[in-house]
Amino acid sequence: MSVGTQAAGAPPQVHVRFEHVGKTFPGKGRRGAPLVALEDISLEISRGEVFGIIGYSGAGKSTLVRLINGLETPTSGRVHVGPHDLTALSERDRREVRRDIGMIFQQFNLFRSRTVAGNVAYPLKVAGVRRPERDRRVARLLDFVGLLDRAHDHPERLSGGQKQRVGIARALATEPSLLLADEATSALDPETTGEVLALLRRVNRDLGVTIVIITHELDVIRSTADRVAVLDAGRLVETGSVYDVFARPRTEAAGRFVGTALRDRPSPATLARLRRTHSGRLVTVRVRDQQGFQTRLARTFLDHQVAAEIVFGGISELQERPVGSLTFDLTGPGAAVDAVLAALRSDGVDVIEENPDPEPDPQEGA
Ligand SMILES: Nc1ncnc2c1ncn2[C@@H]1O[C@H](COP(=O)(O)OP(=O)(O)OP(=O)(O)O)[C@@H](O)[C@H]1O
Repeated sequence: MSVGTQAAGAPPQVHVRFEHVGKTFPGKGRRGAPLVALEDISLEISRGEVFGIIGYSGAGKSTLVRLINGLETPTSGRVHVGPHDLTALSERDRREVRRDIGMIFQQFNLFRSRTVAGNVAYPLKVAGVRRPERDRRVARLLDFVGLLDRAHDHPERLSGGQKQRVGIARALATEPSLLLADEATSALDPETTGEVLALLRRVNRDLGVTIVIITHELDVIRSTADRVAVLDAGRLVETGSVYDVFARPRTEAAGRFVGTALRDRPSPATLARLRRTHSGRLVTVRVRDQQGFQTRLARTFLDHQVAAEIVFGGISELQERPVGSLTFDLTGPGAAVDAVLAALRSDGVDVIEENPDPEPDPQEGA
């Protein structure tokens, strides 16, 4: 199978499809009860996109990946990869489909006894590619990941980022059309993470490889993925463009996950401090990707003669669009503040009145 790119303007082709997939591990739950790792997952990943899957530890992310590469079989539902229904294939045919799927891991999983070139050559050897062709492909791959000059080194002499680049070269050796990256940057520092993610973007853009990134790090998704799915306790709680899920999460679970990572809402401890120093009503407004948004906000405050001071928040960029939230201390007659909130809401603005007695934040101090 070879790498397929999508013709410009053509409708997106589905590369991976989950249909009502469930995965239960019998006897692995509390007191020998079945452990439901995934429940009723329906999901489509398009050919040529970078798709992120995020969720807390134990949410079921790795199980989902193992269902894509056929290392696990679902308890219910169907998993399609390209034209193949994995659930209907024999183990032998599943292995064949797996040949078109590359995989990179958090701990790199390189052979310590082989050189960098030997690691990249290994899958080609297994696939029966002969020596001259193998050497040519290894050189091309090492050049692509910027490690041609390290071909004869052993992995222990490389930095973490270089090891992962070898991992990527090895995963691409058999020219897969799909690359699965399971926490591939979780062991790396932020700068090296950036380099590896830039390489993954190049793999996607230049080679047309579909990439599925599994991570608990929102920054990874934010900088790399086109679309994202949020898993929470085995359930798919939200799927959408990275911008929509981050800027306007529709579910409480996705909002919690995005919120803790972006830290764009004041924590209960911060709110308590703000209350000691500000006497008005504290209200958080989500920034909208709209020309003149802040001017309209200011005008609404002014029209109702409510004073608004920004006490928390910030605006950053996501997929070249503004994202963030601003917490205001609103002072004025109670009815005027109510009128401001009603006006904003009727204008479609997301307004959160910060609860005066918030629940303690489980993430606080973590
Ligand atoms: N082979 C297995 N046998 C029994 N239980 C399993 C198995 N694989 C996963 N689980 C359980 O399924 C649930 C989901 O695990 P999974 O590893 O998919 O989550 P995750 O989101 O990838 O978490 P992490 O980020 O910690 O790896 C967990 O409760 C886990 O203990």
